[in-house]
Amino acid sequence: MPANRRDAGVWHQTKSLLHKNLLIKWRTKQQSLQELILPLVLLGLLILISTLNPHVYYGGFNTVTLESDVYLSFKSLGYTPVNNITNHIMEEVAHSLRVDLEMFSSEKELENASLYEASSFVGVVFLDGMSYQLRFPYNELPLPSDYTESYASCLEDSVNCRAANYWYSGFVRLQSYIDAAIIQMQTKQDVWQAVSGLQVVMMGQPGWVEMQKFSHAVSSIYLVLAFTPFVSFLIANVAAEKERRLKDTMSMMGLYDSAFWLSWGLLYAVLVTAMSIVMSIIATCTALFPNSDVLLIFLLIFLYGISSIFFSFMVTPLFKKPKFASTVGSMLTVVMGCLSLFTVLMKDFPQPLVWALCLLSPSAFSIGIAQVVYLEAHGDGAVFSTLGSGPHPLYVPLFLLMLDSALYLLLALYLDQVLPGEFGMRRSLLYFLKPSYWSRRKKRYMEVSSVCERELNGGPVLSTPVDPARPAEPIESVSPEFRGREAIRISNLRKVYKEKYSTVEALRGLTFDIYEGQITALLGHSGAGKSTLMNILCGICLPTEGSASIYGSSVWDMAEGAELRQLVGICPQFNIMFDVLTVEEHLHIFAAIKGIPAAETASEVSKVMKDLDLEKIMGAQARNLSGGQKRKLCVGIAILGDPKVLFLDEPTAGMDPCSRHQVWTLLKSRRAGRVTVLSTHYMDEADILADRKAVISQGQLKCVGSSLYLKTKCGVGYHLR
Ligand SMILES: Nc1ncnc2c1ncn2[C@@H]1O[C@H](COP(=O)(O)OP(=O)(O)OP(=O)(O)O)[C@@H](O)[C@H]1O
Repeated sequence: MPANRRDAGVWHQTKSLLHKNLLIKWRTKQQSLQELILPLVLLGLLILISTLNPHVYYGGFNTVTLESDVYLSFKSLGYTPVNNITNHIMEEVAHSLRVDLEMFSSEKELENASLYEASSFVGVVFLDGMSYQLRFPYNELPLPSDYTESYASCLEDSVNCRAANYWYSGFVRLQSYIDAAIIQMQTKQDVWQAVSGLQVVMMGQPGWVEMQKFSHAVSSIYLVLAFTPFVSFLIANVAAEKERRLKDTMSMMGLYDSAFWLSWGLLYAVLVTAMSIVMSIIATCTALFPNSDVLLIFLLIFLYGISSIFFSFMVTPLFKKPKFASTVGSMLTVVMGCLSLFTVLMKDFPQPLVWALCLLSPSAFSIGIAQVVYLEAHGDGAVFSTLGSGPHPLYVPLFLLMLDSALYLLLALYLDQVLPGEFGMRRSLLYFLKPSYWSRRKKRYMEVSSVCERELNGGPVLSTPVDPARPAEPIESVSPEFRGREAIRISNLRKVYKEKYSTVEALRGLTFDIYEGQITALLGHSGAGKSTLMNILCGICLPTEGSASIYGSSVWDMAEGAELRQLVGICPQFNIMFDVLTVEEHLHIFAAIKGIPAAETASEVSKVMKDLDLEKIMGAQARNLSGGQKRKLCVGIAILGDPKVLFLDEPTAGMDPCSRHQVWTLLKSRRAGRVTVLSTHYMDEADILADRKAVISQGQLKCVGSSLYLKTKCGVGYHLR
């Protein structure tokens, strides 16, 4: 095994990717502005709503004894039916109250009479000798709504308090006098003494706040909404890099997963911190949370922002399409926020359920905000001394937001491994339980393929037919100088893609060796399996059967342990590019990913640009490059850092003849001591460039050898007639 190329280091890569993310944000200003402005617009609206809908504050009042010396509101008292008992009762009452007495033979008559003397007439309807009804004018007594509406008038003085009208209208006095007369008649005891000294006491009440439910609800939802642009754009950015296979390819080139997540996480953490500082200052300096501690409000918003970042990381692997992922992610946030608000507004919601809901960070946040609104309304505001007061003590949402962040981060890391997307290496569901995952030993698989064994035993160099009925493929034996320089050994490699309704057998038992110091071309028609073979050799996907080793170590062990990345340079069939970055920026970023030290980067980048004649377009953004120029840049990225093993999948597709020659010259010049494998559709390219060609057809190896060998054995090449 050759000496490992330098290792990049997570921080070096993170810095470089962070720079890339900043450039992307800077060059997609419209999107970035939306991210920053929307939260502030929502906050502004929220402050406006709070100012227009202030809470109504009421002070408390003490227990008061209502004045006993009050005038009655009525001057005459009518009653029905007329009989000895009622006459006796009512005469006593009228005498004591000093009002006129009128008798009515029926209830109807009493009601008619009340119409003419509406404000000064009160009726008494006896049902029997013991029970009776009092008929007062409607405006003399409190209405049912007086018990549900504001008590503000009771605070100034008890006379204007409608709830005290039972006393001031004379209702209570009339009732107690009639009761006294009945009791006296029944018991023959004198109770007038007790009734005449009647006193009424109105109970006191502490001060309170009438909270405006609308602004209460809106505060929570608006602040949850304020962070949805971050969630949505972060998901879109990360998912787009995954969908365009940028993440997988960068991983193949040596990128640490942690550097990838850190680069996005740190960028958004800075945005979230800045936004939280601005929002908390604005909120505490305006009518929104004037009494609250700015640090506490900052902490609440900041923790929610951080949990939103991890939430976005967690959601991304669940969806394949970036737009869909970002829409679903932001909708989920809003739904969770609404759900929690519902629990806050529903007074009798069981507390354990509320806390259970807080495992969703928008819920924890909106309950936290509702609590701040509550504390504000009660005058203290959210300060450190009130952390434990109120219906939902603030320290709980704060703690739950931290818990949520940790939970989301763990889930994000797990899902990224088990749901890597279409192209990444998928780990088993319980991968973290395997000792091999934690030990990360550098296994040295000195697996000797059947080909090698036969070679060593001096046998013919033919691949073993998988199917005994199938003839062995013709493989030209290499010259003696290459014996023992088998860098890549492929043995009985099979790959089956299982689709929903079909199964494609892309590789059907390939066995051959690739030598150091040679350029090997994979030739074959479209769909022959060339890219599949390359992807397996790069560790991008796993074979269904068989094995492949590079310098004696199994490809998959090396891919797991990150050794492969330090050895291999790849140019995939698709272009690995960030649309808004320039050619030079691409080379700088990939140089950092590959671990080229900062001091050497500039010279390495300019060397690659010179070799491939990219200097003229070094300042052009990738989206403005032609197809051929993009391929050239991909080849440049692959050869950065001078990798020992180079895999190029159709590197010259779409290039003009001059560019193709440049690439050929470059590859030929660096052939010695290295392994170069390229796939191509062009026979002329293979003829000029490759020392050895492997012809693949329908996943099977047809022939391996030099151009001459292929022409004689397989009839591959041009037929001139
Ligand atoms: N991810 C996949 N899922 C399902 N089938 C696939 C997948 N990738 C490749 N295949 C199938 O495997 C076969 C081999 O494809 P591959 O891309 O390896 O061919 P190729 O020789 O590289 O073709 P080309 O020269 O056009 O790139 C094809 O039939 C293809 O449809």
